[in-house]
Amino acid sequence: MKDPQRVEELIMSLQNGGETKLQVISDFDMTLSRFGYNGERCPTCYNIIDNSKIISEDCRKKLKDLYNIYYPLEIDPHRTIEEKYPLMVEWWSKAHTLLCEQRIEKQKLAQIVKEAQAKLRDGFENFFDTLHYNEIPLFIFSAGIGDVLEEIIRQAGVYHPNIKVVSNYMDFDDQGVLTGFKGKLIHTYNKNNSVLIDTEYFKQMSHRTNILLLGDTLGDLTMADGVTNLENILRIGYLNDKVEELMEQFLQSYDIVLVRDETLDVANGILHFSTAKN
Ligand SMILES: Nc1ccn([C@@H]2O[C@H](COP(=O)(O)O)[C@@H](O)[C@H]2O)c(=O)n1
Ligand SMILES: [Mg+2]
Repeated sequence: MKDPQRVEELIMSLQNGGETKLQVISDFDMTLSRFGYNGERCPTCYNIIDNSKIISEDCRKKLKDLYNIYYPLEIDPHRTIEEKYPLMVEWWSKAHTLLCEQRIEKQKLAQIVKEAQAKLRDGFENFFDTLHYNEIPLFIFSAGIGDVLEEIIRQAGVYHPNIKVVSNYMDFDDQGVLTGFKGKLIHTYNKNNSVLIDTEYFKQMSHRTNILLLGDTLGDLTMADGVTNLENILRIGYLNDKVEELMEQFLQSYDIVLVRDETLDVANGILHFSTAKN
């Protein structure tokens, strides 16, 4: 923490407001899901498809090549967000074009998620169940694939009705074959109001003026830009990769920075404290 006293004040404000004033806004890949497990990298929503047998070997290779080119650019500490923005549009657009050539069937998604090594962070049951029990809305704002992330959460048994997802959703034809992606493309650096323009979500949440925000990139910091009547926001950043290089930027922008922490323990602690009845 850059400013522990400020963090303490924010936590006290969240507790004073209680569960009725609180909402949680979270990224998905590498924030709710794990970055690593047993020394191996865990897959993102895209990687689950990239690594699967529902696409050809040639396509798998092309998607992996794209990942190896663009992921280092996504997290490059020496480039500005303005520089990264067009590169991310390029990455997502190229990947979508490749995926749409593969005649991916909707009904196969559940099986490939089941076979993948995607894992939610330790303590996820506690996190999702606490939010559900206290009727605190969880807004998952992801530049991943909505259909895949929903399936991961569903298979983990925690896809409760208090969850709203905004992400890149696949579009299928009458035969259930992938033809494109719905709506405005969401990438790491446009997770803000520009892609939420058609949703009424934050208007409906206008009485929930206290925010707990969870993210793993500097792009996740704008996820709460559309919140109306914001009073207090506590930002927790998961610093998973390029730790030394990104530490200073993370400390300047997130209130709490968790380094290579594969758990939701800190968020859970704050949630329990904020919802404890006085
Ligand atoms: N073709 C792609 C494009 C992006 N990614 C990764 O997905 C992450 C986005 O999901 P969030 O839930 O974190 O918003 C992003 O950080 C990219 O690294 C990918 O794996 N393949
Ligand atoms: Mg992420």
